[in-house]
Amino acid sequence: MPHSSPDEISSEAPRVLRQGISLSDVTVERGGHVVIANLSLILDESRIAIVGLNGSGKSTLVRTFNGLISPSGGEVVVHGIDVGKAPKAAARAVGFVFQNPDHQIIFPTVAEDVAFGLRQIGYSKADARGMAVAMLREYGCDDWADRPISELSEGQKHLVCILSVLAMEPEVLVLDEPFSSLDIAVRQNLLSRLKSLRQQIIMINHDLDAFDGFERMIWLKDGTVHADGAPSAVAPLYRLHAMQMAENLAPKNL
Ligand SMILES: Nc1ncnc2c1ncn2[C@@H]1O[C@H](COP(=O)(O)OP(=O)(O)OP(=O)(O)O)[C@@H](O)[C@H]1O
Repeated sequence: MPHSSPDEISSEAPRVLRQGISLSDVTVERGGHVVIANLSLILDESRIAIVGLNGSGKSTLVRTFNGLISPSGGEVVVHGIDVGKAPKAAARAVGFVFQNPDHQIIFPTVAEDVAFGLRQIGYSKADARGMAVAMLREYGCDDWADRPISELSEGQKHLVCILSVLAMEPEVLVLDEPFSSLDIAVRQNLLSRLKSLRQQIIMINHDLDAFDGFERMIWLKDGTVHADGAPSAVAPLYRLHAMQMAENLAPKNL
């Protein structure tokens, strides 16, 4: 996969991928405004960071991967699945972990929540529960199975959300600011668990330290790729830009 250097947008035509995600000429409108215009990208590294200031289009972009947001133009293909033509298959291939666990958690107990997706794809109630409990055991939290989720800490809820998604064995795991409410210890714990996963991971985060070990960083600005390359090249440019923006926003006459 050729990287464009920072500040350079790849002009290579996207090819159809069996592994990874390709966007061809994708345009997304929200609230009557174009948020992403004619974006083409190939995402086939196993660990990809997406950064950008508030409102730059990060969440909009990743929500096209599983059909949560439908582009008004262009095509998104995820591990060989055309998202526009097969949204259910795409939703299964792309596991999505949201910033706020309360937006994702549906059921009162942990095992019920982890089993929910499995029930949706046809497993019997008993099988789904068995698989959910096995998943919890694998992560050392089998004693959570019948605990009310409302009694878990924020970090524990995040882990339940990740396990609920992983139970479905997606090809891609998308994490949209997954650590914002977590303390350093819980965040490090989750990050080290994520490192060992087989899935392709695409993560949005404002704290760039979370991207340790990532292969690629894409900096979005106004819905376009402003820089794309190795995190060691892109992160310093993005940090500098963010600091300049902070200076511009600072009160002038203090
Ligand atoms: N539901 C919506 N209706 C209309 N416009 C929206 C909606 N959601 C987002 N937008 C607009 O789309 C643009 C991109 O928003 P998006 O949430 O993708 O940005 P982001 O980079 O993820 O931001 P943040 O870092 O704040 O989460 C913004 O200008 C935003 O105002």
